[in-house]
Amino acid sequence: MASTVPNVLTLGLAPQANIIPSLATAFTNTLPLLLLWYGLRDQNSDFRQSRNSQNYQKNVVEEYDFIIVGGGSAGSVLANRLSSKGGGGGGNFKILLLENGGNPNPIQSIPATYTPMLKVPQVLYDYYTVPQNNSCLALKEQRSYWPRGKGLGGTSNLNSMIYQRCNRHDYDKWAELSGSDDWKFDNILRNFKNVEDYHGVYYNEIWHSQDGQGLYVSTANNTHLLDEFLEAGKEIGYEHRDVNGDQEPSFGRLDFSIKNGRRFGTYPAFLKPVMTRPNLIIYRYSRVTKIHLTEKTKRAYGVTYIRHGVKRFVRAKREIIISAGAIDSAKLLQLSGIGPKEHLDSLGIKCLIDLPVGQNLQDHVTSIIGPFTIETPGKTMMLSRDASIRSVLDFISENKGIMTTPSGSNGIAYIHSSLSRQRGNVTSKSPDIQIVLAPSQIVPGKYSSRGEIRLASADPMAKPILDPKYFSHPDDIKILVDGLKFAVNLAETTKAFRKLGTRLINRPFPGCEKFKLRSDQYYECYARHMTLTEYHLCGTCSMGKGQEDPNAVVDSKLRVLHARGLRVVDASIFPEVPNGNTHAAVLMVADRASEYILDYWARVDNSIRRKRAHRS
Ligand SMILES: Cc1cc2nc3c(=O)[nH]c(=O)nc-3n(C[C@H](O)[C@H](O)[C@H](O)COP(=O)(O)OP(=O)(O)OC[C@H]3O[C@@H](n4cnc5c(N)ncnc54)[C@H](O)[C@@H]3O)c2cc1C
Repeated sequence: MASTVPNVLTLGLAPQANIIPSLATAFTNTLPLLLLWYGLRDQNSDFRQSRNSQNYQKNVVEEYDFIIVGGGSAGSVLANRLSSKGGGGGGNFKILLLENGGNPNPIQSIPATYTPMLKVPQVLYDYYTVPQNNSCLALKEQRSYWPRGKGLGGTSNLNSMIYQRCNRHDYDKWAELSGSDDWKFDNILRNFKNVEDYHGVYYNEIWHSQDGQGLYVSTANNTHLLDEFLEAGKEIGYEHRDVNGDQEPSFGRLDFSIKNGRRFGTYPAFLKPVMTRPNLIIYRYSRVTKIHLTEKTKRAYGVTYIRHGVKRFVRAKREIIISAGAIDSAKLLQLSGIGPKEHLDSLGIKCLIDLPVGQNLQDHVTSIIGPFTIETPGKTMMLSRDASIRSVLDFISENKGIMTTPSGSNGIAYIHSSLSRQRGNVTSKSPDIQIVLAPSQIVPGKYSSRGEIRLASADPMAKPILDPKYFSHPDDIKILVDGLKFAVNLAETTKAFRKLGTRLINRPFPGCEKFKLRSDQYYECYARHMTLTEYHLCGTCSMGKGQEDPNAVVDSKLRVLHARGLRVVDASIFPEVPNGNTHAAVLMVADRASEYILDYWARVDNSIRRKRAHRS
């Protein structure tokens, strides 16, 4: 197993007729060509547009109220809110959104292309970590592959669409770490509801919003093994609940950002509906290489970017907001002289503000356990095995079938590890293990290891050095082992699954042969080999209590410390990774941030108006 892309190991491998076994392979092989063709067309049309644009003339320095760097998950929400008529700016703010990629590729809207798209360079940044110690042992060079989405919609075009809000305790902890009650769950539930348009099976108005605006959320429509999963949970004492409401240890159905069988990322949710607003200008294929700050006052006044090979400068009257994601926001700040002084000095970059940018890097690690065999045929679903011409036709004509699922996943559980129980965290902290059915994954929620991002050189085009230091905190491996045991026990000992004859295959993982199968040592060895990222990178520009907090890069309103007119708004500001998937939290953060920004500038503008009125 040399691949870092999760293999689809379903809970069952019952024999079934494979109508056209090579369909998935043929599709995967032609994908790069299709994407290259689409990408070149898109880029070419943008190039021509850039030549004609009135705003884009040589010798003219453009100026905007706000410049947003990165049109990904967070950037899309910000562009929508800041350019809105209903917002504090009344539609009067001029916004420039600079995005390094182009439009999302239509093939990405097919959920079943999730796995093959993870290897297509046209739509992503193909980052790798440095080799890891005592983890990732089964991966090539012990490096973890960390793709990130490129283009309008960012990583929401690439992710596996699982929609999870995570636990209230996670955000209450954010409030504690940032020193601001604004981030308590009860105070941000409104923002979670603002960004979602919920059409899942758990709709109720206390926890969800269904107003036709925001990210469309629906419940997985494939039900393979779902009844058994929920039943097994009940047997061992876990209720079936909406894990996106007031999450408790429980089992539930999985919600996805999928509408009518198609991926619904932040581009259709937040950008496409507002593209025609005259005060929102979007430059695609524009890579920002530097944020400019005045030396004395540290006011951010403009950015340099490169679009179709031409280097340009643009000014910001009010603020620059960096939403380039957990890797690139940290990288851009460091390139601009904001970061650990010693590191910047070593690369010859003048340090303007000495801050722990790039530290506190967090992720969730997962380990897919399996394969399991099942004696009852027809119970499982596996894309690479079951995709057929019929499924393609079903998808095109009726938006249904196997092509509408990214991986076949449909069930989710949150539980406490035994470590969490021993520490008495069962009622006061969020569950620290997430289990996803098919492929069965274990995600330790309260990840404790901390890694870092550093520049490899002062060249803005160079990839940064990424080191998550997986398992450097001893709790993480213990929690993962606990999760693996839980998943195997669930599948092998509950009546609900025993009825189907579910068994873990009786073959040890290469490298772990010396340990007894199902022993703690075996699971530890397995997890150290099959250490897979959940792609939940965050924390590299961490929010904290302000200038006195040695771990903080931004304050509780997401303003870069010691700077003026500069914020970071994306997954990098998370002080701690919450206990589930990160996308919903990123959108919530962006919605909250736009309230801060609009409130602040409404107050400034009102005060100027009052002063003027007073004078005249
Ligand atoms: C493979 C994968 C699967 C995932 N699955 C899930 C899931 O199922 N559920 C879930 O909740 N979360 C999932 N996640 C995580 C989730 O998608 C991310 O946390 C979230 O999208 C991050 O949003 P962001 O705004 O921080 O960054 P992004 O969405 O990555 O946005 C950053 C944007 O900035 C642009 N950019 C970067 N540098 C520059 C620059 N210098 N100049 C201009 N533009 C720039 C990029 O092109 C990109 O568009 C997954 C992530 C991955 C990679």
